[in-house]
Amino acid sequence: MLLHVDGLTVAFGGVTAVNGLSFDVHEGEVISVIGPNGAGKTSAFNCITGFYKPTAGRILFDDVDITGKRPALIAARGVARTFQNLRLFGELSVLDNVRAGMHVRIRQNAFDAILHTPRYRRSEQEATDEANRWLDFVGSRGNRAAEVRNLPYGEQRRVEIARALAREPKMLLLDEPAAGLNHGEKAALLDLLRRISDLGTAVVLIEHDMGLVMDVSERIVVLNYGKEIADGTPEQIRSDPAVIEAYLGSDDAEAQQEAERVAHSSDTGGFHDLPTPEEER
Ligand SMILES: Nc1ncnc2c1ncn2[C@@H]1O[C@H](COP(=O)(O)OP(=O)(O)OP(=O)(O)O)[C@@H](O)[C@H]1O
Repeated sequence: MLLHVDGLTVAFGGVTAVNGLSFDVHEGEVISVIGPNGAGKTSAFNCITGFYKPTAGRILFDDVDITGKRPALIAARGVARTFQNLRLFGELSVLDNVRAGMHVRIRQNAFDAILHTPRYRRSEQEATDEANRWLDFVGSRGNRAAEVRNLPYGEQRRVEIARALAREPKMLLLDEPAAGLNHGEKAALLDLLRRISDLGTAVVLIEHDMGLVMDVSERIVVLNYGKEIADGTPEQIRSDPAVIEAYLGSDDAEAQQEAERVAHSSDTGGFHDLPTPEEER
C-alpha cells in the first residue's frame, strides 16, 4: 500500500473540516475524492501534503509516518500536487516552470554553478531535455519559451501537471484538474490521467466533473461535512443512496445537478452529457 490515511481530522476553531477520514491508495491506482462544496476535500489534501497540520489521525506514505511533516519533506518522499487555483511562476517561461519542479532532484554544487563547468552545463541540458519530455507527455503544444501567464488557461493547467510529474512522484494529487477546461481538453485530460497511472504513479483527484470521475476512477471516496460516507467502485457509488442524498440534501443548486450527474453518469461514453465548463473559482 502506498498511502494509508487513518482517522484524519482537521478542525478550524468551531469547524471540523475533516472528521475521522480513513482511506488507502495503492501503487498506480486512480482514485477520486468527491463531495459537495465545503465537504473537506481540499483540507484533506492539505493535510496529506503538509500544508495543514491534522488535529488527529495518522498519515503513512510508503510505510513512513508523514503526519504533520513539512510540505518540502513530504514532496521529497514522492508526493506531488496541483492546486485548485494555478500556482505557476507567471513571469517564467513554460520550460523554466517545469525545470523548477525538478530542482528537488537535481544535485549541483555551487562551485559548478558559479563557474558554469562542463558538468553544470551537461546537467542543465539534461534538465531541459527532461522538461521537454514531460511537456510532450502532457500534450503541451505552445511556445515553451513564452511566459506562462500568456498561455491559454487549459495550456497552463497542462504545464502545472508537467511540473508536478517532473518530480517523478509516486503519487500525484490533483485538485479539480478539469475545472475551466473545454470538452476537448477534458477528453485529453482523461487520456493523460490514464497514461500517468500507466507509469505506475498513483493519482488522487478531487473533481466535480462526474463524467470524468466515473470514467477514470478505480475507486471513489465520498465526503460530506468532513465525514466519509462511501468508498467504492464507480458502480457502487452511483447507486449508493447515502451519496445521492448527500448531494440532493444540499440546498446548493449546483450540488443538486451533481446528484443527477452521479446517478446518471456512465463510464462508457460519459462525455456525451458533460456539464458546461466551470469557471475557475
Ligand atoms: N484555513 C482554513 N481556515 C478555516 N476554515 C477552513 C480553512 N480551510 C477550510 N476551511 C473550512 O473547512 C471546510 C471544508 O473546506 P474545504 O475547502 O476542505 O472543502 P472542499 O470539499 O474542498 O470544498 P470545495 O469543493 O468547495 O473546494 C469549509 O467549511 C471551509 O470553510
